[in-house]
Amino acid sequence: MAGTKFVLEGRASVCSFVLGLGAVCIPLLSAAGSDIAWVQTLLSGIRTKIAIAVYVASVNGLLLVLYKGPVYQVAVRACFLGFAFGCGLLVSFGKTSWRPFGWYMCSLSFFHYSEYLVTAIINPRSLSLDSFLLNHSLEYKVAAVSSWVEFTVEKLLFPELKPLPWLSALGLLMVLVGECLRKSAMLTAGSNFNHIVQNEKAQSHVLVTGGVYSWFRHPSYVGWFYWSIGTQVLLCNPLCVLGYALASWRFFRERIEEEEITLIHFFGEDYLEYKSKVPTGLPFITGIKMEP
Ligand SMILES: C[S@@+](CC[C@H](N)C(=O)[O-])C[C@H]1O[C@@H](n2cnc3c(N)ncnc32)[C@H](O)[C@@H]1O
Repeated sequence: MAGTKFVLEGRASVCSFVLGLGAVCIPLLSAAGSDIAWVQTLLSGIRTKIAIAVYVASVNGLLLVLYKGPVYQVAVRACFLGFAFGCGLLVSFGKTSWRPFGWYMCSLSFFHYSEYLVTAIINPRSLSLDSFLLNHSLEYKVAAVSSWVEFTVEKLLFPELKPLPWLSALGLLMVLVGECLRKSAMLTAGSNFNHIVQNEKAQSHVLVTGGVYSWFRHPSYVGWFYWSIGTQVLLCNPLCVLGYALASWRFFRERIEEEEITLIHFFGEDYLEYKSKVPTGLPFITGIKMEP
């Protein structure tokens, strides 16, 4: 059953992501042979825009024919994320001052798609539309929109400060390191990893202490923490760097405490011993305090 789920939904997501990403080929083809600043040409060319709209509509039609019901719901989300990743690539390699925003689009769309894909690989039983983490929380959506507004407003008011290539490069590095750490944690924990903190111990649930879990007790949260701040460093958004750092620090402090109560309940002395040897990995977060 679990394997079937991966074959159907995981495979559908890969095909759909690639189909969405395929939209990138249209402006690339129409720009071939042109000697003008190519990305400006591609993004402003009306024929290219019409071609992209026709492509997106045709792909959606194809997905409707290929997939039904819940699998179509997966496909359409993966296709949208592939499309967003492709648009991000075009903007990133363009010669406009929006380049950092292109890298940001790639980071965000890749993060959400890969959350689904890796869950399909490691824990297909828990796979659902929520595995894309697209409807994470209202706060998450507000944070995303705030960062787009800050980037645009500051770009209009202080164009000389955006982009700062060295700062954007540092942000991109944080995003890449954070993403790798998070996905390494998911792959290391395997079926023990669940986007929803489990309150009841499954029979198959074992304590993971190896790999990245021997560096930090909460490596996927460490990765997500630095990834989220990295997206704002990349955009050179000073207000959102501070806001994201504070909000995600508070979020993970509470989440770690709640999670460790359940882990102590599940694994008792084994978890306490692990906790005494390995740090959480997040600055100034020590985890649940034990009564002496
Ligand atoms: C979203 S995952 C986060 C895992 C971990 N906190 C991290 O940051 O990598 C939450 C699930 O992982 C499980 N979990 C957390 N640490 C674990 C460990 N060391 N071994 C096994 N399961 C763990 C929890 O029971 C929970 O259901």
